Amino acid sequence: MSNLDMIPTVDLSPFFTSGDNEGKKNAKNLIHQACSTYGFFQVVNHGVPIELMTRAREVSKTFFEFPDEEKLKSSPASGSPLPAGYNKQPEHLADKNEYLMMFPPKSTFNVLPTNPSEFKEVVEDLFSSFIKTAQLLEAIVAECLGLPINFLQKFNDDRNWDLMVALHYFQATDIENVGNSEHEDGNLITILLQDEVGGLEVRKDGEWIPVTPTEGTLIVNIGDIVQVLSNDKYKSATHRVVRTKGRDRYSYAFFYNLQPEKWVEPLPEFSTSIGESPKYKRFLYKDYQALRMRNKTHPPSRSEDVINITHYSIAN
Ligand SMILES: O=C(O)CCC(=O)C(=O)O
Ligand SMILES: [Fe+2]
Repeated sequence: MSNLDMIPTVDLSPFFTSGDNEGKKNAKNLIHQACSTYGFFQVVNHGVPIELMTRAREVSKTFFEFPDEEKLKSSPASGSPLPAGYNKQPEHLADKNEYLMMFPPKSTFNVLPTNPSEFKEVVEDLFSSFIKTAQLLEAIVAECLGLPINFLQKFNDDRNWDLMVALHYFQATDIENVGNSEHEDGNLITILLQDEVGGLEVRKDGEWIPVTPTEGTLIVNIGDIVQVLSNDKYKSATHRVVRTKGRDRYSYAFFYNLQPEKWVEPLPEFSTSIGESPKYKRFLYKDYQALRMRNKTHPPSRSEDVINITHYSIAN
């Protein structure tokens, strides 16, 4: 099997009809396998209309091609818990991208561009559509873990903290090509929509595997919360984006997220109840978010000092 074949593509259509238990079983087997090994898979027939995906890519490209003066009209408002609106990565970071962050459609923190005029409607539709796909994935992941189908839905029951980011990666130069440095996502489940340029890579067994773009496909990765709840049964995917010479890249990342006041710890089902030690200390999600934010605002000089979920690891 070549590396390119290693990231499974899962057909979610069986979950949109009653019956087809065989199809559901096959899909769950693939997802279980992917989540147990490296936390990454792709999905087709995921419920997000292909036409909406295409329009979303178009409006994002149009927006990011505007001069800074226009983009800065969507600068974040003060008082927002996260900088919803237009941002460019600070110079001190190796990551070379600009992005537009948004909370769910009705959030008063959102600062969405009025130009192009269809931007708001398209991204709000995309956001709502991603939520539905994430809810389906959450139920599938719960079942794959052997939990009640609505377990994660109950745990993660506040939809005010989901985030979507439209990203624009600049072209690589002769000397630098970092788009998004190696990381894991801190949330539960991430859904990615990438364009045809490529550059997204996932790490498996110390090797970087490119996630080759395929029209109509969405990429799913497991985040730190699921890794902790499952006591490492499911892996939070390590991934990065490498920029391409001569090509700008556009993507959307949707973070299905937990509310900040929630406590997170390994579930007894995966630890004490089965005679295994919990691999993580209990933590408040907002504390972890603050530490991750500090990595960005005050990046440590050594990459090994960046705080990630191992900060809460219990040494055995
Ligand atoms: O742009 C992408 O494809 C990935 C973005 C990503 O990993 C992130 O924003 O956490
Ligand atoms: Fe990520």
